[in-house]
Amino acid sequence: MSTAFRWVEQARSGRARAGHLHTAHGTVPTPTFMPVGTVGTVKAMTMDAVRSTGAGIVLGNTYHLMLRPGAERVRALGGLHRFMDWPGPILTDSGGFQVMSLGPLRKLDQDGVTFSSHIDGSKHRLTPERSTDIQHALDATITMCFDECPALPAAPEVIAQSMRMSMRWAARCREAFVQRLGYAQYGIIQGGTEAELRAESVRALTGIGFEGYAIGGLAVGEGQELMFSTLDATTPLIPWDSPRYLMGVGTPDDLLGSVERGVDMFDCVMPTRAGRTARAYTERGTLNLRNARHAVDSRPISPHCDCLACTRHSRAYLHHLFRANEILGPMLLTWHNLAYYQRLMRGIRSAIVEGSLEAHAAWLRAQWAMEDW
Ligand SMILES: CNc1nc2c(CCNCc3ccccc3)c3nc(N)[nH]c(=O)c3cc2[nH]1
Ligand SMILES: [Zn+2]
Repeated sequence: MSTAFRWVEQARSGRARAGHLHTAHGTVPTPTFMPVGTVGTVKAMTMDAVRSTGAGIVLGNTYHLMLRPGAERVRALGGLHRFMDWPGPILTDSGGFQVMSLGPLRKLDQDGVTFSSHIDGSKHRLTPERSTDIQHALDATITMCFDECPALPAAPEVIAQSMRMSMRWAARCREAFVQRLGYAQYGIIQGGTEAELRAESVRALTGIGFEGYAIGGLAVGEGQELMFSTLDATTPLIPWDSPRYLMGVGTPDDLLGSVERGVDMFDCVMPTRAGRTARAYTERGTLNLRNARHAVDSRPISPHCDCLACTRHSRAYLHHLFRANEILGPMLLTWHNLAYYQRLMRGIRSAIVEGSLEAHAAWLRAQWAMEDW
């Protein structure tokens, strides 16, 4: 049954919301954490493993996929869903952020960005239209606007000029977007940590009209306090029935505080990157499993986890795998970390539905402050 793209509220607790995001590729409960699938794979995970952690939406990336294997090749092979064998919704970032943070030798102008591939040095150009066309070729369920994410700290005038350029680019992206039932395009709110500039950006984007709105320009070193104060100045201005996506965030504590401030969707490389560097997320903070203290610890990483690492193995085994540089180490620990992030989001979502978010948030924060078991 084909379904229009929309977010439907199920419950609320203050500014926090629980609901369902209906898309052409299925319905996802929110708040939701979206595993990052950079080059068409969630690193060290099969898509069945990603599904088993409870993930609903995964991320793809225009920058990486346009360089390799190329958007036209993915289109010819049936699109990113077929290519990755992921039937659920896929959100693709627009590439601007990755060019500015990854690509060597890039030149930004009012029309777009020219850069050299970090893979083979070949020349490429991204514009609002080209980024939108590439995401269409990938058959992304949710397409992101092509924007500029300015480095912080920066003078308000610099932030204002950058945001206004991104707003002009957003209008061009909307023009280039091919509307399809169950598909969406999100505008990206910019404006640094300046409340008035954030408000100007929300007005510009809601004036154009998008199916959802992302809060960009954060998680670039501003710190949690400034990130939260910027959310306080921004999310109340976004239409209540529009989904909100905070880009690149974050730690478990960031996720909880951002849900409390009206955010529904998140992506972050932390759980997957930590999984490859022997860092384990638990209900009581993180563990460095390379540490010698785990060498003879027969307990699971977490007693509350149903993942493969926690039901079948010990901390001592994970310690051994990382010490021996065995591939199974990153596989099992990435699985565990993603399972932890999904369990965290499910618990927060249930608390909103049951009207107990305040107590649940206090309990989570008390747990994170405790020593490891
Ligand atoms: C980590 N902090 C942070 N990340 C930000 C991103 C990228 C979000 N992650 C997307 C991704 C997709 C696939 C593979 C890897 C990453 C942004 N993207 C855009 N377009 N605009 C932003 O302002 C912006 C700000 C960010 N801050
Ligand atoms: Zn586990």
